Amino acid sequence: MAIVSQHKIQQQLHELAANAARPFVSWTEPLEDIDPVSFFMQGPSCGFRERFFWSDRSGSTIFVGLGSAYTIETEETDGRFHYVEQQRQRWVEQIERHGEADMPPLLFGGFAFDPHQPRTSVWRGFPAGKLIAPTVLLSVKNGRTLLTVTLPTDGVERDMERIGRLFRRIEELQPVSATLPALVSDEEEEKERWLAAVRQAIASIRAGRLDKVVLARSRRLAFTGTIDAAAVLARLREQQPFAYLFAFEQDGRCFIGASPEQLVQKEGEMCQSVCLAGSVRRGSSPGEDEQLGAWLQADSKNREEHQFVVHMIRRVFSSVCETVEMPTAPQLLKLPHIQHLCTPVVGRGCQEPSVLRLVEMMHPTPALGGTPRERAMEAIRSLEPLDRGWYAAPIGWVDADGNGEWAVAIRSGLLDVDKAMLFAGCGIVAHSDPTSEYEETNVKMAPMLSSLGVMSND
Ligand SMILES: C=C(O[C@H]1C=CC=C(C(=O)O)[C@@H]1O)C(=O)O
Repeated sequence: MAIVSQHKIQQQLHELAANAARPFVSWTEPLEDIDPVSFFMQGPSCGFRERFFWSDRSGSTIFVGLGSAYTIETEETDGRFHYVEQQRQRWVEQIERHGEADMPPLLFGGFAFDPHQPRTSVWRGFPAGKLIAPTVLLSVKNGRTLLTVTLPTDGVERDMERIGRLFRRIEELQPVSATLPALVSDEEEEKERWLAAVRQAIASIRAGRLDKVVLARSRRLAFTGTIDAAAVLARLREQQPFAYLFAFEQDGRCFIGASPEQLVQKEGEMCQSVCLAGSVRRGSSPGEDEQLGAWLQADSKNREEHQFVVHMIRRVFSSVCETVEMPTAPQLLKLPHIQHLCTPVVGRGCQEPSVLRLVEMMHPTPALGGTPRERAMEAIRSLEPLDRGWYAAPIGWVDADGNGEWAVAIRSGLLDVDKAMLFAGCGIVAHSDPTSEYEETNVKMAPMLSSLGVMSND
């Protein structure tokens, strides 16, 4: 049996486009279960220059997009979220939905961490904000798989050839190859320089200029051949089961990661977030692991670091929700390489109509920037020898109703043909120890290193 009725979809789209009253049409059709990473893998060879992958923490909501039917892009600084939200509303008015129309049109994308920071060539193609409505979207939600094709009514024919190629491929999807090229060089940005930046940050905090700042560093790897983003994604999926998996690729450059950190989710009048800050490695035995966890929960430096995030998120939620629920003490979130202090937050009666507005209010939380926010951003600009680009920034999706889910793009890296640049940061407070913070960044890079087939050497 054909997995997807190629002929039917193509015929429907032709007919719909001919009679459409709006500039875009979409057709949604149920699909048999297929491997979403294998689907993602088909993008480049079928001629799609853009592709994305999203899986939530439970793995029950997955979106894979190939190509771009509509792109919202901005280099604005202060007005970028507002601009993107306005364009989202315009997009919704331009599209006619058909087939299983319960699938609202979806935009996926991300934002730069700090649009005021000058962009280097490393992040070419990743502007201050960019959201894509894909030409072909695979969505898995509540155990149901759907395929949506979206096309401009005046250009249906243009995309048909590659859509046809994709349909033929998904009839007999090949499993994702686990082969990765070998590492040829591993260059971390100067350790001494980073440690000096952390010392300076601690001095500023002790002098009372700010309370907390998150400082990040990078590591550049080179390989013997092209890194296959689908293979990396398949390994992340296997190795990081409770993380948000994300990938955003254009013209062969792919920002990819497995983040444990939700920024915000909105579904109707309910919104959720997670305060995540304060970390320690996993133990090498159950006994040591438990001891480390108990130490983390009691450690005043980590509790302080965590508390700044709790205050800020509670303040934002309280300003837009009728009720806010959160536990009084942080819980432990145990991930394969690291454990974190974690406080989940639920808001009800949310007055904001779009998740993008919540993203704007939340970013950057003190888990990624610091506190007070503006002073921390200034400290990052002056102390951190790095172009963060989309690292530590919001990544996620929004639908036609303004609902959506966004993660913070940490535990991530940028793949560029045979090179990878990995990122990790740490919250610095008055009693931080620079060497331990450095070691913590190594632990935070371990998931990406492992997914690239490079063992972490800490
Ligand atoms: C900035 C990162 O982690 C943040 C999230 C959780 C715990 C953190 C910490 O304990 O420092 C960081 O705030 C990163 O992984 O690059």
